[in-house]
Order: sequence, then C-alpha cells, then structure tokens
Amino acid sequence: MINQVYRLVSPRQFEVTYKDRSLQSDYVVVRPSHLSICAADQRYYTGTRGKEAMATKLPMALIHEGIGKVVYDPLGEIDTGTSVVMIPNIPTETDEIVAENYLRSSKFRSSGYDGFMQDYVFLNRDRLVELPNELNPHVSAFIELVTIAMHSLVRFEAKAHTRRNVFGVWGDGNLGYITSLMLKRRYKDSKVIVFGKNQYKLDHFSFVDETYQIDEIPNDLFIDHAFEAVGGKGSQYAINQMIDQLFPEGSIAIMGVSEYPVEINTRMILEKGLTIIGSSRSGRTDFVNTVEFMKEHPDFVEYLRTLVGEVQEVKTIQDIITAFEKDLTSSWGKTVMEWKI
Ligand SMILES: NC(=O)C1=CN([C@@H]2O[C@H](COP(=O)(O)OP(=O)(O)OC[C@H]3O[C@@H](n4cnc5c(N)ncnc54)[C@H](OP(=O)(O)O)[C@@H]3O)[C@@H](O)[C@H]2O)C=CC1
Ligand SMILES: O=C(CO)[C@H](O)[C@H](O)COP(=O)(O)O
Ligand SMILES: [Zn+2]
Repeated sequence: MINQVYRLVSPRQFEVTYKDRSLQSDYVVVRPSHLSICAADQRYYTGTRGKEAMATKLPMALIHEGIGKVVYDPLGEIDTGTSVVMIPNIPTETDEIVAENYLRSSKFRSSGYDGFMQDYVFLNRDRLVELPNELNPHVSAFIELVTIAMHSLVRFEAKAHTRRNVFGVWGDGNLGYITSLMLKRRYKDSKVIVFGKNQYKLDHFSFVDETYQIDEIPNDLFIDHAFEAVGGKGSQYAINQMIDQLFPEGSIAIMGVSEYPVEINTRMILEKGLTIIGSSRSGRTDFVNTVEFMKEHPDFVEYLRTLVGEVQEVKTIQDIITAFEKDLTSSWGKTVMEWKI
C-alpha cells in the first residue's frame, strides 16, 4: 500500500511523501485519530531547534503525542477498531540497567525519525497500549506528556530520600500542571506548591496547596523536593531558585529541555548535598502505568480536560500549519489535531 507521510522540510513548510509499505510484515497498522503538539515539535516547526539539528533531522514527520485505532494486525490478536495510544520511543536492544528511553541506540519519533503525522503508522506490537473506550480522546491525545511526569516521578521515587512533606513544582504550563496534579494524587498527605510566572496560568492550579509568582516567594519557604517543568533559558532561573528553596539533601528532577547549556549554582548544590535527577522521554512501562493511573483516577482525567486548548480539524496541509500557528499564539493548554487528512 502507499502511505502518505506529512514531513516538515524546512521551518513552517510541510510536504507529502509517498512511501510504499507492505502489509506482509510484523507491524500493527494504526490510523491516527487525535494528535497533540509538543514544545519539541514547535522548536522544529519554527526552526529554533538549532541549525545543526535542523540540518540532520529534517525532513521528518513531526508529532510524538497521539492516539488512533488499529486497522490491521497481521497476527489477528488486536481487534480492528481498538483504540490505542502510540509509543514514540523505538528501542532496538534491551539493557538490564539502562531504560529504553536512555539507550543511545533507540530511535524517537519526531526527533530524527518520522513521527505520527502520517495516514497510517506502522508500529511494533509492543509500541501501543490499549485505551478504555470511555477515555476522552482530546485528553488521551497528550498521554505521552503525562507519561513524562510519570517517568520522572518513578525515577524520583527510586533516587530521592523518603521525606516528602513539601514538593515544589516550577513551571505554570502543561507539564507543570500534569506533574503537580500527579503529585497531589500520589502523595495525598504532602503539600504541593507551584511556582510560576503568570497569575492567570497559576489560577488554573486550583488543586494544589499554594501557588507563588517567582518574584514573590517568601524567604522562609522551604521544600523537600523540586520538579522543574520550565525549559529554555527560564530553567536556569528556576533551577537556581530551587537550589535556594530546598532543604539540605533534597532532590531536583529536571524535565525542561534547553537548547543551550544553563548556568547553575554548583557551590550550593555541593553545600546542601542536593541530588539532581535528569529525566527525558518515557518507555512502555510508563505508558502502561499512566493508562492504569487514568483508569483508577477519573478525577485526574477530568482535571486534565482543563489542558485541552485549541482543537483543530486537519484535512489539508494548510490545516496542519493553522494548528501549529494557533498553538504558538495560544496562551494556555495543549493544541490537539483531529486527524482527518
Ligand atoms: N523531559 C522530557 O522528556 C520532556 C520535556 N518537555 C519540556 O518541558 C518544558 C515545559 O513544557 P510545557 O509545559 O509543554 O511548556 P509550557 O510553555 O506550557 O510551560 C512552561 C511554563 O513555565 C513558565 N516559566 C518560564 N520561566 C519560568 C520560571 N523561571 N519559573 C517558573 N515558571 C516559568 C512559562 O511561562 P511563560 O510562557 O510566560 O514564559 C510557561 O508557562 C519544555 O522545555 C518542553 O520541551 C516536554 C515534554 C517532554
Ligand atoms: O518532548 C520530548 C519527549 O516528549 C522531548 O523533549 C523531545 O523528545 C526532545 O527531542 P529533541 O531532542 O528532538 O528536541
Ligand atoms: Zn514531547
């Protein structure tokens, strides 16, 4: 069959590529239904990802957050029409220590390897997780971003000390919202404080204990552990504030992506004995855990609906551009594409 792949060829410019794909293979074929735009996709779309990465990774289909329905399973194990979330990480080996998303041999969709902006996505059997029918598709579209918070929390639990009275989350955007919501659901007796730049965004965080604008943090406020969900140059300011507000021996989980190295106060990291935990992408276990968590906590899913921002029906390449442009000017939430191309 001929599959159409919608690739970014240069900033703000997409082209259709026709790829001949055989159904005589082990791949399960999925028709995407709802796709969501990540900050990483925007860095490629706008060309801010950096000259070298743009040159080596393009042309490629963007998008690594998405769901769809199974249209063909060569083994006949998965019913046609089953709703699934697609896993963008593609491991090529296993390791007893290193998780699939940290293996340098793994490929990642929409980062040098074609993402989900295709008519049909061909996936290895273990690269999809079945979704319950009742789950809201616009929320499910960005499950991958929820797995990022899940993955970071799992790493935090394995590496940080066990006093968890007060958590601080820096970042009043999508990932900050998801992380603080997940912390509140997982640690019912702990206090969660969110630190952000915009009062109108912080107003959405009604479920946390306290919120502060980053230039109004009380001097006597201290936290046990911190999560960074800012990215870019802002992460430098955020990480240095975390270092100041943490009790000794606390931890900092970094999730935000920065294009350039950031300067952090290593002297105080040493003096306070802080642990820094880097966290990037996610793997199958995180997807399975996240879908289970969403099944068990309907109120968690309900809160995530607040994050559904722009919804754009996509039938043409111009609609794709419209979705990315709307996302750039949107002041809150995730942009979801209803994939009907
Ligand atoms: N590790 C991983 O695997 C993943 C990482 N990410 C990364 O996480 C980061 C956040 O993503 P996302 O939530 O979607 O992006 P958002 O833009 O929605 O969120 C970032 C928020 O942080 C605010 N902010 C800026 N500076 C500070 C500061 N010093 N302290 C507190 N808040 C601040 C921003 O405000 P304003 O807009 O006003 O500047 C914005 O509201 C990005 O870098 C993204 O690439 C995303 C997915 C996976
Ligand atoms: O968003 C992400 C995962 O959900 C990661 O931040 C993204 O994969 C980083 O990729 P790149 O190196 O291409 O910017
Ligand atoms: Zn992403």
